[in-house]
Amino acid sequence: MSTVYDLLVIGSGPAGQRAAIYASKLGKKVALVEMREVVGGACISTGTIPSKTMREAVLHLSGYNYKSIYGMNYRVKERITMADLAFRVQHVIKTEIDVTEAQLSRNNIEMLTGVASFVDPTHVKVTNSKGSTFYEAKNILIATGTKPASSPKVPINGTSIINSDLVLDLVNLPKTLIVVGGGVIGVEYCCMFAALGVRVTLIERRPRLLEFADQEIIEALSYHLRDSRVTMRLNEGVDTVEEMPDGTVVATLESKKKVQGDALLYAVGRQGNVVELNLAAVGVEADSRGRIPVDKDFRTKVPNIFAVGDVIGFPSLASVSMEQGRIASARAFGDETIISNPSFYPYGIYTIPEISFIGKTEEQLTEEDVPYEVGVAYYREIARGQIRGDTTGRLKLIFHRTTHLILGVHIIGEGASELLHIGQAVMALGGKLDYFVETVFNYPTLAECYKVAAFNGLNRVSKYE
Ligand SMILES: Cc1cc2nc3c(=O)[nH]c(=O)nc-3n(C[C@H](O)[C@H](O)[C@H](O)COP(=O)(O)OP(=O)(O)OC[C@H]3O[C@@H](n4cnc5c(N)ncnc54)[C@H](O)[C@@H]3O)c2cc1C
Ligand SMILES: NC(=O)c1ccc[n+]([C@@H]2O[C@H](COP(=O)([O-])OP(=O)(O)OC[C@H]3O[C@@H](n4cnc5c(N)ncnc54)[C@H](O)[C@@H]3O)[C@@H](O)[C@H]2O)c1
Repeated sequence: MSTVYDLLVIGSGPAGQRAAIYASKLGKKVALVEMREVVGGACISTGTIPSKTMREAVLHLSGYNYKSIYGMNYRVKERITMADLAFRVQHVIKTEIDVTEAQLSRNNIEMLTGVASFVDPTHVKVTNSKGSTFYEAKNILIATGTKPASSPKVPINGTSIINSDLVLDLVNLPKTLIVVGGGVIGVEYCCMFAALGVRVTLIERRPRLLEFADQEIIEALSYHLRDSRVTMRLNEGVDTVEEMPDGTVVATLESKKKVQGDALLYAVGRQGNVVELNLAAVGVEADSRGRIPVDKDFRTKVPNIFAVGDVIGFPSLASVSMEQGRIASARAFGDETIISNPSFYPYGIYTIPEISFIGKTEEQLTEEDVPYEVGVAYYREIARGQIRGDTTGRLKLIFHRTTHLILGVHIIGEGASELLHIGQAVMALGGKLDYFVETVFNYPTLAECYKVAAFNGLNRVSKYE
């Protein structure tokens, strides 16, 4: 126990990586502890990267984006297997791990492999197959992420009853799939399997899917889900799940109805990875979902211990986790200059079609009595929409009726999560609707939607306002 680190980071996901690299750039001595064999966290191993790669493989192999041009029977591969999907995913995971390892090593971050647990506020024990080693650090940052929530009434078996960590363990593509949970994970996987021709039943306890998104956009998504033969059971909770002797799965709903399928994906939320940390040794307490409370600088109630990323809860995004890591690291070393405005954090939901948004929804603005107007552009009116074969997408600008400041941008359709960043930049720089009217965009591009939506919005506002 000779070295005293300036910062010891627990967890090598996006939050931990950014924190470690930022501290190293400040010239600090940094160690990063990871209990998995590889770096990258849930983000690279089981979450963001595998799910987004699988989606890309599904879109390509199923020919989904070109069916409106070449006909509903168009596909790149006739019989798509789970092995086809896993092939692409494993390649991207491996590359991302290599890139991350190289980046950490370039920044002189010392990698420690094992499970970290607190001894006291400046000492951590790291345990692996060789035994336990003790480390001392002036600051400690918890970035341990989450794992899928489980229930004793839902026996995950890795073959027919799975969670989001186990999707690629499915040996065969099921003919029918039950998805429990209409949150981001449930809806994203629901869309992927539906695009592969699997008959999906989506069960969500709340009356709406993705309640934090704009209602009109979710209505458009629901139309697509029904069009892909998804059966939606809203206002219905799953009580128990059973594997049947014939290998099928039966979910019993709280309303006593039964739903049968070849497989079931249980995606009802996530639980913070805090059990191994021995938080009691430092007097920090997590809540029942394993979330650690922090202040605006991501400091726990112990001044030299910080927590960032999914383990602190909402919004639980890779993008935001990275930013939290960077800010916490800066604060640990007294740097107050880094500021970040959560009002301009975007959402990218990789459903099929994709959804992306920033700022307020119409429902929120109505609730807050803000006088707003909307301008909408439909991809089918834009040349690039026709060329790409996406004639159902739309972009909605929400702006203040009198000041014309942009209050929100909501997009559903091909490329939504990239396209959103134009609106994000304009919003963050205090831009108005007029920017889009006065700016010349490349033609033909989807970006043209901003101009069309701006004209549409202006036409709806009386010139006497
Ligand atoms: C299916 C799925 C799809 C997603 N898609 C998106 C998306 O499209 N866009 C997006 O922005 N976000 C997405 N997310 C969320 C994103 O993956 C998380 O927000 C992000 O991974 C959180 O980063 P993190 O660093 O907080 O934690 P993690 O990535 O979970 O990393 C935590 C690490 O800590 C390690 N660890 C835990 N406890 C200990 C311990 N005691 N000792 C040592 N190591 C420990 C773990 O092994 C893990 O490697 C998705 C998540 C899932 C599950
Ligand atoms: N594109 C992205 O940014 C992306 C993608 C995937 C995941 N994520 C992150 O991962 C996190 C976890 O996602 P999630 O979808 O697992 O959790 P979630 O909490 O967002 O959604 C879970 C849903 O399951 C429902 N539910 C709970 N118990 C139920 C039951 N018994 N029967 C029926 N429905 C039930 C809840 O009402 C809720 O809507 C999210 O917070 C999200 O930020 C982000």
